Amino acid sequence: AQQRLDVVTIFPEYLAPLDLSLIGKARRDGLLDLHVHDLRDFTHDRHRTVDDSPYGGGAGMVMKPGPWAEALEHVVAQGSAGEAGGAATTGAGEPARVPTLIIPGPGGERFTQQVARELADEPWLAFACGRYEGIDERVYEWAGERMPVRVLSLGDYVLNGGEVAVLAMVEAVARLLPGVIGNAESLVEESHEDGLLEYPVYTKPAEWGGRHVPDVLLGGNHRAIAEWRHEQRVQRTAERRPDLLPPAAASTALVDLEER
Ligand SMILES: N#Cc1c(-c2ccc3cc[nH]c3c2)n[nH]c1N
Repeated sequence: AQQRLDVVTIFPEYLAPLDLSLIGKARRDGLLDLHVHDLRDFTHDRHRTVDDSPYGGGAGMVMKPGPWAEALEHVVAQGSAGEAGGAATTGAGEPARVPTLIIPGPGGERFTQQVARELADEPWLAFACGRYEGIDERVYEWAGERMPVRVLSLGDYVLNGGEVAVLAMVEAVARLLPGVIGNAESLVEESHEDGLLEYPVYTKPAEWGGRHVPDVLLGGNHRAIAEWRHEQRVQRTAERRPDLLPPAAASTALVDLEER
């Protein structure tokens, strides 16, 4: 199955890291069909203007609606016709007519592993990278009449634009696609996959700077190793992210910790 991704941005070069490593290999292997579009290609003035001052005053600039509508219409036309790469197909093998549009923003729904799983099931995603003080609100309304739109936030801190968020979201989603991560084993027992943080990992040498690898990991008792690793995950989650634990488990784990 191939997922089509379209990204619209005024900084196409910001998406260059998606040519590297596992995501780059997934693209070369045909698992991912990524198209990056420069928003300025959808302007018509000499200065390729994408922003203007905000109605109502205030600091900064707002992204104009016109270029965004033209860019998104181009994405829909190109993607549904299968131009410049594959037409995304639904699970039923039907060509997808429109993408799900993801608009990163600090005021969005929290992007979590669960959201990443949902997006990994979509045949076609489009990402609109805002800059400045954001995108004219009418673009959200216009797009919402034509395709599913999700406004997503990486977390409660402020970035200068959507590109960094798109890099994170694309990596989190693409790695869930079949064949992208060589060993599917790596996708289990990792943080946020099943509600617990990951266990500590070690490799050679067995002794380093006077610090030793836990004995249980040096033996061959796989049951004891699995139990130790699970206990480490619960303890680490209780210490660092008690909010991830159900209340009862959190207090039990913390009591155990305090008794140590
Ligand atoms: N996602 C996300 C974001 C952003 C963000 C996203 C887009 C724009 C466009 C202008 N400023 C932006 C900030 N800030 N913090 C997050 N978690």
